[in-house]
Amino acid sequence: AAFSVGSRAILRSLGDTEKKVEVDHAVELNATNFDAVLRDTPATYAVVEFFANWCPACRNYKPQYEKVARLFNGPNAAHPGIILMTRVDCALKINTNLCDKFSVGHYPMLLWGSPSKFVAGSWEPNQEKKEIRALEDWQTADGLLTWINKQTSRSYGLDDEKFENEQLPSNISDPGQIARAVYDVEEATTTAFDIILDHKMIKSETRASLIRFLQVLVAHHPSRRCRKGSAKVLVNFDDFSPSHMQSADKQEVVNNNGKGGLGNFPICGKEVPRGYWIFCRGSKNDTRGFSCGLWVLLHSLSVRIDDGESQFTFTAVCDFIHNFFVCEECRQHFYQMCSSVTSPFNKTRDFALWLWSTHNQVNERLMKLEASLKTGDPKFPKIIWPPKQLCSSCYRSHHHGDMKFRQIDWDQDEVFKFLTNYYGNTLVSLYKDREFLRNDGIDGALEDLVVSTNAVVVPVGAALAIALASCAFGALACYWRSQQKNRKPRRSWN
Ligand SMILES: Cc1cc2nc3c(=O)[nH]c(=O)nc-3n(C[C@H](O)[C@H](O)[C@H](O)COP(=O)(O)OP(=O)(O)OC[C@H]3O[C@@H](n4cnc5c(N)ncnc54)[C@H](O)[C@@H]3O)c2cc1C
Repeated sequence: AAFSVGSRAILRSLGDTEKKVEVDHAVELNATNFDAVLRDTPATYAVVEFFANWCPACRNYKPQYEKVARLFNGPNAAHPGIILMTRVDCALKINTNLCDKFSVGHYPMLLWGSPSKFVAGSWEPNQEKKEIRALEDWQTADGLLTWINKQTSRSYGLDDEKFENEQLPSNISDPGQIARAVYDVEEATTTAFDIILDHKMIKSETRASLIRFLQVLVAHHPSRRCRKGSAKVLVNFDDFSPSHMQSADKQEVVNNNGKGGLGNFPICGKEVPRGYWIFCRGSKNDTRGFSCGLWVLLHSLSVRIDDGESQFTFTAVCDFIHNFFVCEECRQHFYQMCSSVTSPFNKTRDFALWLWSTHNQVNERLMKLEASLKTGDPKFPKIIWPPKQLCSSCYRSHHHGDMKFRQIDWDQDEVFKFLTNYYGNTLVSLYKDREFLRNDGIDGALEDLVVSTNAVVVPVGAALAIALASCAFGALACYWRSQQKNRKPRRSWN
């Protein structure tokens, strides 16, 4: 079957059947999804194999190609998010033009390049600019991987397994690593909403808090497609969760993952979840992932809001974690810290620093706990953050490694500056280039609205209908309008 990479279909397909039958790991592309999949992938490189289904040599080659593809594609890959391995069947009529554009003259033919170079791209054997190159020595899995290792200066092995011999980059001292985290923020957002639906967590008493958190996402999520998806969910929320319905009926409608339910609105687009983590990937199973992605999401929201939104965002975040984070200890502990705040936040800076300090208190607690229980990730021990390697100016004076968070003489102006840059500009720096390529015209009006105003403006008719149907929505429409009036010029981050 032809799947878009990382789509729910491919995730489920791999998850369900991998153990039972041999599944294809290379992603089959065709003219309808070729550009979209290559544009949206977090991978740094792509391999495209052009083949024909009737070609015996291609059939014989497939197991070799698959041996390499399994290392890089899918949730069980040993090295996910680095190289996207794909194939295009040139024997299908729909792909004729696509194969012509890449001058496919024999089967199989393999091309290599940055995924974005394939989007609306072409290739000719003797072209001067070699942004896309023909692969050499691809005939065996060994040869293909050796060639890939040479291009990437890595030493991947055909026998590599997930979490074995992990060559994880240290993200402690390289601030640029956070740019890859935007994909994890998308993954975490989708995971959070999948959990909410799977656990049937939208109830009359939690509904308003979800709406408030969605509002913040619509305006300030670092990923444009999550802003767009959140806006769609929000605008249609009342259809799924009519406030006048009885709880039992409501559950059926709200949590329905099939047609007609919220499950119809993949909150960050249909390519997400991809099934793996990049910045938040642990060196063993179940150590980082979702909770890391959630923290990064919260920090990235905290530096994007305007001063006037800081108290609203504080409440939205605290209630969201309290109502929807299914780690009992985490949500209780976090809520205690929320409850101990005595005066309202008036500034972005104050809320961003509060979240940073709260996260450090969690780190401090877990440092001891994980050391004694040996439950932490050995490659990512908890630290007081940011370490000096990331932000030396955050420290006013020399400090010893064993000092407690509160004993350190922080320069809070520098910490805020660092957070703003790290979770603001740097987080979206990679993504911005890819977004630039986006030209699908789908939902253009809504997208423009979200991007140009930094908040969704509910179309008048829809807003009226929503406001009439739901008091909560009436209130939020007012909130939006007041935010629109007070809105400052948009920051340059996204
Ligand atoms: C709201 C919340 C509350 C939690 N409470 C608990 C709990 O009570 N008990 C428990 O066992 N687990 C708790 N967790 C999970 C835990 O905090 C970690 O997320 C998890 O152990 C994975 O750790 P990690 O190494 O990926 O780093 P994480 O702590 O998840 O951090 C993710 C990334 O954020 C950056 N970072 C680290 N510290 C800071 C900081 N102070 N400010 C800004 N950025 C920072 C780093 O780049 C780090 O890699 C909580 C998670 C969340 C989202």
